[in-house]
Amino acid sequence: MKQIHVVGAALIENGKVLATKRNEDRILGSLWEFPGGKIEPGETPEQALKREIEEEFSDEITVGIKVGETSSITYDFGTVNLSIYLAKFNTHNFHLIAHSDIQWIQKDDLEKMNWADADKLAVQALKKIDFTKVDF
Ligand SMILES: Nc1nc2c([nH]c(=O)n2[C@H]2C[C@H](O)[C@@H](COP(=O)(O)OP(=O)(O)OP(=O)(O)O)O2)c(=O)[nH]1
Repeated sequence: MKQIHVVGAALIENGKVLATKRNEDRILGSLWEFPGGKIEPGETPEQALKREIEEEFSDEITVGIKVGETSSITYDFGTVNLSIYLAKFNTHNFHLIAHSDIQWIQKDDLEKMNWADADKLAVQALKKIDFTKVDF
């Protein structure tokens, strides 16, 4: 099975985390995710995440620690290996091109979103983090 290595950003701000809804016409369309994308050859996860957020929002971020373990989910198009990192925005342009909706959510509302399967492990790990104390 084709291995797809993906990074996502759990962007923290004002005690909330950003959830983004994938555009309808994309693979796994309409599901909620952490923004990011595939790691290109030669990139570190951090470089990939910064590039993807620049592409998807025209925004610059700082990347922190990894949240929980990498999760692997197999679909007919390949196995998605997803790693989520804490992050924060340095700019706030939010020029959305890949998402139909974004929402800042409190920890208690994390499980209310219709997450892509691979994201559920990170969602559980995020529940153990105090967003108001995240600092990097
Ligand atoms: N970005 C992102 N992708 C996720 C998450 N969870 C999850 O299963 N995926 C899947 C969807 C896609 O199959 C793959 C990432 O592809 P993508 O379409 O977001 O990445 P990309 O911009 O690099 O891809 P492309 O359109 O250039 O081909 O991982 C998530 O939280 N964030």
